[in-house]
Amino acid sequence: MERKSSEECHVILLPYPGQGHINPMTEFARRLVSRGIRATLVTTVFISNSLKLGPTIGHVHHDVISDGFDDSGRYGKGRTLPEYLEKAKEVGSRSLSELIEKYKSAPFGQPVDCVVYEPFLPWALDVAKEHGLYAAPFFTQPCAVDYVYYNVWAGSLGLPVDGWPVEIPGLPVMEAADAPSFLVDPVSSKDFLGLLVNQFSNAERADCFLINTFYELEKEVVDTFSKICPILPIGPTIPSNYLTTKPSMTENGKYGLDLFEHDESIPIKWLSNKPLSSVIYVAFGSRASLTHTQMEELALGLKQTAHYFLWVVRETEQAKLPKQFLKSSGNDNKGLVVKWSPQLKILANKAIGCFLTHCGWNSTIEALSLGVPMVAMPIWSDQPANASFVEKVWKVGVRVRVSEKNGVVGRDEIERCIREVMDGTGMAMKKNATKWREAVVKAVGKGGSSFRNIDDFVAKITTHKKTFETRMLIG
Ligand SMILES: O=c1ccn([C@@H]2O[C@H](COP(=O)(O)OP(=O)(O)O[C@H]3O[C@H](CO)[C@@H](O)[C@H](O)[C@H]3O)[C@@H](O)[C@H]2O)c(=O)[nH]1
Repeated sequence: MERKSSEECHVILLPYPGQGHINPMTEFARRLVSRGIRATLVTTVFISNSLKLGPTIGHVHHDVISDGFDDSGRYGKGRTLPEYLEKAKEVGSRSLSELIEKYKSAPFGQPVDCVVYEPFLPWALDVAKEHGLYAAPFFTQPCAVDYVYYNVWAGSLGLPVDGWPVEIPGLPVMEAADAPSFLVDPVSSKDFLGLLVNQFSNAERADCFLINTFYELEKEVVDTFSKICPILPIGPTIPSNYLTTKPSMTENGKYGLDLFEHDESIPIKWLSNKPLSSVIYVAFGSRASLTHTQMEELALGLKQTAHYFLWVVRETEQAKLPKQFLKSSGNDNKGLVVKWSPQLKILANKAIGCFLTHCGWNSTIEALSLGVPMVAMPIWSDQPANASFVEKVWKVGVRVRVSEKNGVVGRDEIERCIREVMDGTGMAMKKNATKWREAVVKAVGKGGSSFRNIDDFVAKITTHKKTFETRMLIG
């Protein structure tokens, strides 16, 4: 499988240390390996030690850098985002540069030709350029959202906005409820807004922008953004065995790296005797946190539907579950609450009828790829924008409405939305979901738009490597 020729390009990939970032980049690394590229996923010392990672992850090589928080990780106690980013920049730049140097000498394998990096860490681009390397940011949110932040960066969308709705060429007219949340409340979200806008702080030096989306899904905005920046939609980064008509689950159906411990046999076994499309899968990704009241309303809404449900409630959220609910409905034949799940395997299971999701971009594009209709319950960041596309543009789900009275999504509203997808007009959404799955299969399959864009990327880095080597020979 692995080629060891001196002609082989070496790409290192540096994700932001979070679940929603590591998953897509790990799979993208696998796709590069399948094109004959040597790919090295670079994690932080903390993540590498926590997961006990070795020198390889399947056919992908693995190495580490320090972000300055080797013992406590990014979420160490009492640390603000700016504090994390500042230290990560200082220590990470040095550490990444040393890593690139290390690969220049023979015993460590081939010199690095290209750095694919998370644009939340824009300093990685500066390091790559100091070493004369090809460099590409890898965006883990949809093209539409990236383009909105680009407009903020470029000054064409001033903040706070003059008034909603906002019109940006290439995008549907954007009401406040459809916008990334940090734009609606730029003052109190200034740290997060800064993180997202700064993705473009030095992007004019980048050679191309990789985006985990596919052309057919976001045609208009991809066409518009492409006129300004060299973007390449290369997704969705779902392992290919999930995208054949008969998934074979080779490589164990694994996706990315699990930052949360779990026993996947529990939900899989629980699902095994459930009828076709009968279960609601509920999960809010790796970050979102619900209030006690919201948790209670969700629990009661699920119960009211009388459908089966499989609900992921992370360890840190478990204390918010109503005690009575756990006793009466959790963990029996009607409902199962787990701390983490093998999400792609769950979504691929025929028993799943709908996905109640926070609309993190990975969850959204995973549901689209597996043809599962959604109940969208966005919390913050890009999620309201993603939810709006799910409901209004791709028509693969319904979005819950938040009560104006108390800012909570009530149990009856949750029940109404689930019923709409599972029992009511859900057939149309299911059909659309199947249509989008077919579009995904086509885009990532041989000759499809994302497949060609990855080929294009590989051609670009190969040319860069040759030009660089020729320049070095000439002196
Ligand atoms: O029980 C679970 C729950 C999630 N996942 C996986 O974890 C990832 C979660 O990613 P995502 O759905 O994007 O959610 P977050 O973890 O919340 O991701 C953050 O990062 C994303 C990419 O930047 C943003 O779109 C989100 O808004 C932001 O919260 C996905 O690959 C899921 O398959 C599991 O494997 N098991």
